[in-house]
Amino acid sequence: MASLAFSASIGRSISPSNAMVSDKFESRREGFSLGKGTFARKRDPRDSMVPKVATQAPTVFPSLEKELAGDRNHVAWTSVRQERYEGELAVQGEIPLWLSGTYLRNGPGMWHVGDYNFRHLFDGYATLVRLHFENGRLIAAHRQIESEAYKAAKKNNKLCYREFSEVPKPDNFLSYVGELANLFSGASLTDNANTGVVKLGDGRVVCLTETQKGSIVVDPNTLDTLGRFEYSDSLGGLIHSAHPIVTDTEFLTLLPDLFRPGYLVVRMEPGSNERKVLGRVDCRGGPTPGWVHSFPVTEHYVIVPEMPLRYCAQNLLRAEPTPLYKFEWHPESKGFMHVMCKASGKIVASVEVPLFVTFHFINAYEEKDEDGRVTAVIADCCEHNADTTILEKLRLQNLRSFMGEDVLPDARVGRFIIPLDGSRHGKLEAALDPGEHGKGMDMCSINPAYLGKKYRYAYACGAQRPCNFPNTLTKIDLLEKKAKNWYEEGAVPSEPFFVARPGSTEEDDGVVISMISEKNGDGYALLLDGSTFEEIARGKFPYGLPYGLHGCWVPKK
Ligand SMILES: CC(=O)/C=C/C=C(C)/C=C/C1=C(C)CCCC1(C)C
Ligand SMILES: CC(/C=C/C=O)=C\C=C\C=O
Ligand SMILES: [Fe+2]
Repeated sequence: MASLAFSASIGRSISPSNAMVSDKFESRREGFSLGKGTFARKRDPRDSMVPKVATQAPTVFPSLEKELAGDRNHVAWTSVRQERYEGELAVQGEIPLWLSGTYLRNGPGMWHVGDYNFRHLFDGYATLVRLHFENGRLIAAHRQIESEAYKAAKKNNKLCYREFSEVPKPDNFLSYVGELANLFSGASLTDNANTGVVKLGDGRVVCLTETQKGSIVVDPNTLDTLGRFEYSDSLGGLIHSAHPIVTDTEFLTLLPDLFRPGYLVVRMEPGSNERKVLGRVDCRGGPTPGWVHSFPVTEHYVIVPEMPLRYCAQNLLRAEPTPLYKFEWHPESKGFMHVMCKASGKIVASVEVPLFVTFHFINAYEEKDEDGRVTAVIADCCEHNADTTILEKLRLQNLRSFMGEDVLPDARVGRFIIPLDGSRHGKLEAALDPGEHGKGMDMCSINPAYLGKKYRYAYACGAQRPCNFPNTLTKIDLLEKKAKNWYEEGAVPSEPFFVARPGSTEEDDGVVISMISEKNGDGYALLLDGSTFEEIARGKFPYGLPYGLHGCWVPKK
């Protein structure tokens, strides 16, 4: 009953904000609990965090307490229990007074519609979480993003748009034909912005996924959905990289071209909704472009990865998911790294590299000779040893069935060395012994002041085995080739996010924020010292939250 007791104590101990908190509770069940799902598979009873009645407080049901007792029902993989929450958290330890601003984290937090259960981690409807730090205090909130896909599911009590692995079931053949047309026009694709959240240089905060229509502007204070971010250019296309590079001066992203395999590299200025083309990369392998979830930049170059895990037109059309979902592994097509000059749009290097699988690039930088000439580009990523099975491991069924086996595939800091001397081949090697971080590694961040520059530290989720998912936080020292690891038994930590101390001169002078989903159903926001990697504070949530993906920092003005 730990979480029940805790939510009660939060309610009592924080009286001034409690009234506000109660006002802001709202049932998330309207629409969802009505009627039966039209699908054959029923909701998994383990995923039953859903009250059937409107609640005014974060009620934890007795059945839930029992279900959360075992490993099989980790709160990290269980739908968020209510649509929204806001309240001050009781803090253990001390939040530095300089930490003033808001950390936002987005991720797929609701994995069912009515009785129907989604299958993959990436399918869930977006849950945006807010941690607001001010004067050593911590106010937390979460809220569902009101995408068209989420609103339609709520209204109709069924899946209405194509998600990562889920496809709405057409009622009959004619609607199937219509569905194909909708797929080509993009009308049936989801706008469920469940992957990340970025603060543009002009202050607008945008939640993102891999469909362009899933770019949704939110209010970072209230978590209100303000509306779709409409790109005003006529570049077209339906998809983009889930991770644009966003700084105070620009927004850079890649638009894969599925018809003429390649990528457009595009740039948008703060205050504008118009992307302009910097250049184009033609793929060297085929039949389609490689999946580009993220990409890195250096000071002068945009690095375009061409991964042998490629988009697959047939899989896009299929109603049932394949082992690699919308993608296909083409080892024969090889892997490539392309380097585009940001100023001219010219390709200055295009090299074949060993086969690789990555979601996330960590950073990249230019290596120079003694005359200051750039000789190579170094690009680091969370690399899954060219093994695509990680996609399958992120199925909810697999995440929810951990019984102590060591099933997380190995991963490493994959370091690409891309020579700029016209060589045809680049290298890919581990930047440090992967044993330093338990041979698991993903969900990374760096000090943003080092974006595109030579850097020393990366923060990520690592592994303490046996595990089925990254279960540690790791600080990787790429110079000493060592890692410091944080671990708590049964905890699932989300991406460690580095916030630099204002005025800092050391790369690791700051804090690392993560949110922890605990084995017993509880959860807390965790602050680690960016340098020692030791805990400095934690703030208990009234109940554990589902796992979330990526975040951003909105400093206090
Ligand atoms: C959450 C995450 O990391 C990735 C999410 C990826 C998504 C939602 C991909 C969606 C897609 C479709 C809905 C159809 C078109 C292809 C593709 C981009 C894979
Ligand atoms: C959570 C994850 C991989 C974990 C494997 O070690 C990948 C998430 C990708 C999308 O953002
Ligand atoms: Fe990602």
